[in-house]
Amino acid sequence: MIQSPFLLADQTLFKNIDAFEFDYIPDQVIFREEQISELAFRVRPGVFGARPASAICRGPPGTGKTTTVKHLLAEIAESQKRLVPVYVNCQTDHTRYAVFSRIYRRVVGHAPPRTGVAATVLADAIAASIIKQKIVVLVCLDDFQYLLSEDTANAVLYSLLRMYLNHSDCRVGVILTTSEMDLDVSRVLESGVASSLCADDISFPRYTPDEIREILRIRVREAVWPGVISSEVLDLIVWKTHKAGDLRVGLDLLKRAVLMAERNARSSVVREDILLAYGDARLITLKKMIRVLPPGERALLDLIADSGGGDPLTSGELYNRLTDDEEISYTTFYERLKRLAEYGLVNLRIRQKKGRTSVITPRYEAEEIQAVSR
Ligand SMILES: Nc1ncnc2c1ncn2[C@@H]1O[C@H](COP(=O)(O)OP(=O)(O)OP(=O)(O)O)[C@@H](O)[C@H]1O
Repeated sequence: MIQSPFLLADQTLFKNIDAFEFDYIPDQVIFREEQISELAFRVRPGVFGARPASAICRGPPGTGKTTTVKHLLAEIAESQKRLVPVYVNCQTDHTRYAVFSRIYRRVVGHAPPRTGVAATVLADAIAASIIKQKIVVLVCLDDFQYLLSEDTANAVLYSLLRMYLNHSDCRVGVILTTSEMDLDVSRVLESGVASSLCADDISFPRYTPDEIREILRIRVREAVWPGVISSEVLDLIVWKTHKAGDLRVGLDLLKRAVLMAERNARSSVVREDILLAYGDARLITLKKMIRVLPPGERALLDLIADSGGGDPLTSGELYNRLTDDEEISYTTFYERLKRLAEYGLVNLRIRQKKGRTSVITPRYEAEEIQAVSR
């Protein structure tokens, strides 16, 4: 480690601290080439004036859905005049009016009147503008699950899809992204809306440790000066990120650890910085996961967390505890359990000799789950 006793106030280890921010769009989106080309294939008709096919990007939090889609939209915006991309973050724009205001601004070119205009009026104005400008619009509804309350999703999609049904020269394509584990479009949307949407799934699996390492290595090169993060420290961060399953944990760890090194007037990060920073970073994943977990899985997670502290639970014991409160088949219970393990929320060790009996250990304490649920 290089010791620097005087890291002056105007000196910093960061070359570009923004490269550790979650909304930073890297120059390269690596390991998502397949997904980008699948998306491009669906969007491509829009370049020639036809209606783009719809798609749903699915995958656990922090698997690059937003980054991939934003990258594609930026490329379209730079290279195409006829195809106009609109990005909507449904976590912030989660009402029908907010979604259509966002689309209106991009398509019409200025903000809509602030009050007294119904979302349907905005939708009609958008359709008229699309026809007049002879453009095709591609709307990405990112984190689509935030529209599912109060039936906003049906209303938004109905209006968007109806534009095309009402005027065949009004062409609008839709890309949805979601980290909702079980989102079944045919169940949550009205049948007419789901069948007009006719969207194909594009899957975003978790990154492998090697992939995480390469993505973080490139990010480190952009964000800090050489020598600040050693290869050994990066390995530790990769391991923690892999365990948490969300790239954001790695980015957050890196940022906190470098700030810690700076505060202690060191010119490189040491293992202790990472271990201290990890306590906060791992809860980021938990918070994200908790928000999108279906009620059945959430109840099971709470039960497992409440049972922590004693001997490890077996799946049979857990099933018996669960059936005290809920009537549920062993198969459904076990599917839920497997999903919790898949999303990194519990550890599951299968006892080979006893069929589907597994030993379960919680990865988060009940207090941590409560803290991030508030
Ligand atoms: N392939 C990649 N290359 C470079 N950076 C990536 C890649 N995938 C993800 N990231 C980074 O990881 C972070 C999380 O990615 P992103 O927001 O795209 O995930 P997401 O799947 O949309 O998550 P959520 O479902 O929670 O919205 C971002 O900061 C992003 O820059």
